[in-house]
Amino acid sequence: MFFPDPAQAPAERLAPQGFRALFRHWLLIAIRRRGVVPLELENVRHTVILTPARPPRPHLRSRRNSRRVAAVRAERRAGVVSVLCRWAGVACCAVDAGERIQELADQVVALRDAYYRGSPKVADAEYDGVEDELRGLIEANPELAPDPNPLEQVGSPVVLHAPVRHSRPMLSLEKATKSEQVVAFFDRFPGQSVVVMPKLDGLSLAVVYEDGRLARAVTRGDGTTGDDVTPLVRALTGGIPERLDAPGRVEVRGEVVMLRSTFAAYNAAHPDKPLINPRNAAAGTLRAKDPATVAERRLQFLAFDLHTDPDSAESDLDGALRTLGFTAADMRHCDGAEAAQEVISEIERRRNDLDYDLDGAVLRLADRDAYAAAGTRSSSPRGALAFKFAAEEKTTVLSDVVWDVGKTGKIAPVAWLEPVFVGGTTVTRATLANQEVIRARGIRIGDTVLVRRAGDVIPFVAGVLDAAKRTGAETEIVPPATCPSCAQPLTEQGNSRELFCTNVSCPAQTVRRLIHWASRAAADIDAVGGVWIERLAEAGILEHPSDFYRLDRERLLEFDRIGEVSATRMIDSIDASRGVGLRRALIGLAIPMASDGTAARLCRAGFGSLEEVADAGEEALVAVEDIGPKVAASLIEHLTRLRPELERLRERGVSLDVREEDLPPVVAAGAPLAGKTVVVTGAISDPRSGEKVPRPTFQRLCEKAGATIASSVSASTDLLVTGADVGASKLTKAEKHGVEVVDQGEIWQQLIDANVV
Ligand SMILES: NC(=O)c1ccc[n+]([C@@H]2O[C@H](COP(=O)([O-])OP(=O)(O)OC[C@H]3O[C@@H](n4cnc5c(N)ncnc54)[C@H](O)[C@@H]3O)[C@@H](O)[C@H]2O)c1
Ligand SMILES: [Zn+2]
Repeated sequence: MFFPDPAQAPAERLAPQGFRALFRHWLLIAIRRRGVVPLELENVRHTVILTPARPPRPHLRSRRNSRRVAAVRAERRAGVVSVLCRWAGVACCAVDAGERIQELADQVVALRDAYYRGSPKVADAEYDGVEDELRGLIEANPELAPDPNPLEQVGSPVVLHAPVRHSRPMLSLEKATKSEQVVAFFDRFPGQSVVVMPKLDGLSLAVVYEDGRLARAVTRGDGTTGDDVTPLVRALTGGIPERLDAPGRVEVRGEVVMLRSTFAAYNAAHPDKPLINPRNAAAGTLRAKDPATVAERRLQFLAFDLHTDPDSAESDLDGALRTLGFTAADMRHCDGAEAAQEVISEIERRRNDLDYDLDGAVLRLADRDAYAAAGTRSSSPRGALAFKFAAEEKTTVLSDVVWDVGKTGKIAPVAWLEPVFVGGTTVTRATLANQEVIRARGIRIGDTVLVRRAGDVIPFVAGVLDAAKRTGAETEIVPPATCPSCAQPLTEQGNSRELFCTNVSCPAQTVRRLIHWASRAAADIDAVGGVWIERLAEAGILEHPSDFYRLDRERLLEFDRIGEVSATRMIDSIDASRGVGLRRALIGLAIPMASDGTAARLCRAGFGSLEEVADAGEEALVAVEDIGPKVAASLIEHLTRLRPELERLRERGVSLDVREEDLPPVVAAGAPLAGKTVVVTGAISDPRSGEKVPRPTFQRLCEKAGATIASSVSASTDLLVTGADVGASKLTKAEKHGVEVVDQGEIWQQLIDANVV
């Protein structure tokens, strides 16, 4: 390191003007181009990487001397750059490129080793950042490439069971993040068909069959030699058949993943020993000694590569894998970069709806022979490209834990985090579930934690990534003994020792319940926001939902910051919510254990009003689909307690009767779509008025015409109804499954003829 030490450089922030500002702008661009990736250019210290001047030719000077000259020149340049940086208001420090490259290469090796041993020290996104910086520096200074270059190596040589050499190396993938790189990939292979599939975030595995029998299963290891995990793999539940109907040697490669649903179920069943994420869980499982552990974890194998000897399989990869009986990764054929881009975007959009973790999309030549003919580079095949998505997991610092009182009285720990961009948004709060989870994950305030926002909408703290990094300043998270709102002693419930405030007049609970009543899923009183609800509750005007319907303009106008206009808006919005009806009123009353689905099923089961539900008794309630004795008991207990509230709501003109939209659709006579499973896609509009119609509304019309609605096209779909701007993927799927495709216009005509609309 030359000048000055980065830790001492002041991260000053000046706002220079005129020529100096221009120079500063240019300097920041130049710094970025040197392969350094400053995060926030405006207030982060920059590292200027200095390349030593190229040594003069050997016949002119001795080697030793020339190195010294190079070092002196670099140092001088460091001095000049740092003076210029200071003048331009950019805090900087200068580092020698060779030193930095070696430092990064060492980091990559150490991080990989820890990662493949199952105890990652940083989140993937941070690891990728280290790799990216190293790649950039080596590209700018090829003569300084380390030997060996970790970027040209794959994985890590971790063998726990028995080493097995791969017949062909198991490689990594070339990464892309821009659409130009996708275009370049297609340009490289003109006229070739390409498949696009999810890049599954699990663990790669090669499964070898000899004369139709499963011979062995081997992990990737360092790409050349892997770990024999055959006994463990025999215990996997999904995707690896014991026998194949194929002669000779067959090698299938794919990804072992833990499905998100399995992961969630496992963590719910093992609150004392939670898994940190599905990938770690899959990797850890294949490191187990005992096949019984594997069986319990229920992993899934999804195939994406195939080699047969003699080559008897069909040339199309997807078809060949399926014919052999494997579950292949979801592959879509694309005949151009534009179509591929569209599929990539669609995979990214649907990322949260899928049951497995993915960190990107993989493009690959669809034809197996063409893929083989394209060959390989040192660490990746030429016939494939990985398009990376934004990370769903990042690390950040847990700055505090606040215990929040919920609408049912549950006291839940909420993590306050240093802002971090994860899963597409900046996260500052995350859930910590309950004190058992905190204890099991060993989380402390001040820890660097792994924050995950995938599949679920609510970000959560998955755990402490590397407890060895602790400084000793971290503090234990202590659950409160009394309610933070009403100071009443708390009770503990259940195995995970959830804390509850049982005081029914607890002010925090009252406010939460009122806010919940006003929320969109319930009464939808959108003009009265949470802050006002809190103030009105503090003033003693609001306590129960029924109190909303007693408010009048004059009372509201007494408040300082409520004027004529907002008072009117509030009252109108409250008035409009009087038609709330059975389903949404039940949701709004926040009865423990009764979910939104419970409310919907009670309506469809024929209950006409909230009072009918309250009077029903256990037997009638458990007769409803998915309602068990516990939910029934909770409904009976709380609706009995809420009886006077139901009466008040009724008196004030609030409807608690079932609404037409919540009833099962009445199928029209001569229903034209009777017995048909229908998928609707694209933008729908009424041909009579030309107005846009929300898809759920159109789907309900189809239901009235006898259809069963499905969300995705499969072999059991009868009709795909297309609106405007239909994506290619649904059509491709329909074609694959032989599903009839009809334009919305035709269906509208049938709906009109059958008097459904
Ligand atoms: N946190 C850490 O410290 C740390 C350290 C090292 C590596 N990592 C992570 O591990 C990954 C690194 O690299 P890698 O080289 O193992 O993987 P990669 O990102 O280069 O991708 C190659 C792998 O993708 C998998 N894959 C999934 N779906 C596929 C598909 N449809 N077609 C083909 N391959 C598919 C295969 O298993 C293949 O081996 C990165 O995500 C990196 O962030 C993290
Ligand atoms: Zn309380």
